[in-house]
Amino acid sequence: MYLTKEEEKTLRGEDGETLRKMIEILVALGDIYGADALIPIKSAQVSGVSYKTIGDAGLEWISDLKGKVRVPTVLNPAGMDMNNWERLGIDPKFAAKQIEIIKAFGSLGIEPKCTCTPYYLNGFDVQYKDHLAWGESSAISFSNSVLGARTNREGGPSALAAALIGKTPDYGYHKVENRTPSFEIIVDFETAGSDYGALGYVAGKMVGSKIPLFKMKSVPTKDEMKMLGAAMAASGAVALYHIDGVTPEIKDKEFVYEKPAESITIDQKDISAVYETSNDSTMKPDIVTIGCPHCSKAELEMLAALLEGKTVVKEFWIFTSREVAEQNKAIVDKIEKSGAKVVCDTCMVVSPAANSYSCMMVNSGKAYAYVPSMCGLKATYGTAERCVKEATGEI
Ligand SMILES: C[C@@](O)(CCOP(=O)(O)O)CC(=O)O
Ligand code: SF4
Repeated sequence: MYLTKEEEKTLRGEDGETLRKMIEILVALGDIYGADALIPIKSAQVSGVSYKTIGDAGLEWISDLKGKVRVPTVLNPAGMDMNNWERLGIDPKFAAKQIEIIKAFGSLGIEPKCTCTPYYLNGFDVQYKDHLAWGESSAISFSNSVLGARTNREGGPSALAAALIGKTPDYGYHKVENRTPSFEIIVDFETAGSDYGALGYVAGKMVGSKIPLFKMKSVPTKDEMKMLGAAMAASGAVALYHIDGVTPEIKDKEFVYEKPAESITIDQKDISAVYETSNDSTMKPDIVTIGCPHCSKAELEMLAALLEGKTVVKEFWIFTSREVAEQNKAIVDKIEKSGAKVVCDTCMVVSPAANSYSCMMVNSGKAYAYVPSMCGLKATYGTAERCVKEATGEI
């Protein structure tokens, strides 16, 4: 891989040990995947933040680094609400470790914004064709597909390396020729709301890491596309998808592609099967959660309306970023009047808070895929309306 004189100097260790280690990671990836150079990135999003997922080894690795990030950088959710961790019963020992992790990132110049929806943050805007180095799979899918930006599926270390160097190797999804759809999916029935999470859950299992091109009857909102992409990245490994007539790249006349060789049709019954778990009497939820990925303002508004005048009878946790919660205090207050809890900086998957429950109802295909393996609870799938009814004891 070609390196500039400046990059070679960094690789020789003349800019310090941390930057040497970081550029070494980028050069190794570039060499493996055939990149010809490093290219500048606009922003980075670093995954591997929760003490639950990275443990002491991760904390030690981050603490050993020195330097400052060269591009705006935010973090994936931590293992707890950083301002109010007692509320969900987090062990103080866990909390102390989590605080250390966020401090270690902070000393590298990373703001303590812990969210899987960085695209909602002010000053963290993403434009069509921007090059990024993001680590959270749902955010990667959203930026590549819905925003038409370009990022590979970075791991925690490679996203952090890109943030500290300000560059990433130019391979994979950074190259337009690797963004061509390779699998057509026809959805010829109306879809809305949590149908997109269920659709993503089903589609992800079929396409693996290919690039699907959807032909859909309905036109999804951005929030619905967020749910679709998050689920496909969890049940499969989809980092980029297109929707005919909807997503920006496929509408771009300069984007040249051929009709995918493989095509499948997803039926309404495939989607209904995902919802069916909620009718199983052995799957009675003792906790309900929403916000995987983190809720947008519109989703908080929808929940506030659904909860109006109601009181929850079981734990109901709603996850969002601190910034979205702080900008929408009145909506958060309305939600919390019901007894539901709006929780920031974390989520049902990366926090240990839900581990003692036995069955969780979610409206997210991604959470549905991950809660059993990452939290050890059973998971059941419902619409947002059904989640509210479950939490308020109406069913
Ligand atoms: C499950 C996930 O959303 C969150 C946990 O990952 P991590 O702790 O940020 O590495 C990661 C992902 O899907 O990229
Ligand atoms: S809410 Fe979902 S998408 Fe966001 S970090 Fe948690 S598991 Fe990942």
